[in-house]
Amino acid sequence: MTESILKLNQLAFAYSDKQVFTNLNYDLKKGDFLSIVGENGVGKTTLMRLILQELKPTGGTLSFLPNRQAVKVGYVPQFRNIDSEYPLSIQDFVGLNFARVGLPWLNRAERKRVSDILAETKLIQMRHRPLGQASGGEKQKAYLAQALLDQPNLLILDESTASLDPIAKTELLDLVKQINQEQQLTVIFVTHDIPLARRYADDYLFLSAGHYEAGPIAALTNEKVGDMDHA
Ligand SMILES: Nc1ncnc2c1ncn2[C@@H]1O[C@H](COP(=O)(O)OP(=O)(O)OP(=O)(O)O)[C@@H](O)[C@H]1O
Repeated sequence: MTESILKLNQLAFAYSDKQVFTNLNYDLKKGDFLSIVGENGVGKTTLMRLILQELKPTGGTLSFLPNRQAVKVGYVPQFRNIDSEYPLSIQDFVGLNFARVGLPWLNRAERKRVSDILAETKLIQMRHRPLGQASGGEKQKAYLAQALLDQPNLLILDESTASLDPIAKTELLDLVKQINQEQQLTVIFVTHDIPLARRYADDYLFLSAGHYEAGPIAALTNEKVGDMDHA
């Protein structure tokens, strides 16, 4: 049986007097590619912030398995345009996660890791290009590479493909899917894009005001997602 990596048990969260969700249960298995979908404001970002431990549950539990130390979380944010004058090269940007106060230079093993991850994310040819001058898709790949640098076993893509063109979306998700399959990287993909979720995810968690549903992605019917973009 596949091991669990994250369990939500009767999870509830409220911002002061605003209840976002209650009674949320989910068992995320190692190597799963889970898509979290739902209308604006249902609590997807809140759930990610709980997983990132920026927020604490107001009810129930969220547990990492077999223990907290065993689960390393990587995070790829929503696309934000970076100033074209941004001076760091793609390579230096990816290596930023290694930077330490007082010791900004990377050692040999760290340089090797940066170079391996640039190769894995297909950025090696353009590693010296200033990030500010990269395309939207390349910038997102650089965020992906940065998130993968520390070898997470749980990767969160938080609307990371929103506002990319269709080719860049596919390239990014093909890459993530390949790593998911080859290295058993567990992926949580938060998206409003139902066709993309259908194409890449194994399972879904659909949040909706006052309830949630989960299952294999093939069961995510258009009736369930209602007015969401399911063209
Ligand atoms: N810091 C906060 N204080 C109070 N309410 C908040 C705060 N952050 C979010 N909310 C509210 O909590 C609810 C859930 O917000 P959240 O951002 O998690 O939803 P979401 O599903 O990620 O939405 P979207 O798809 O628009 O990103 C919303 O009603 C939002 O207005």
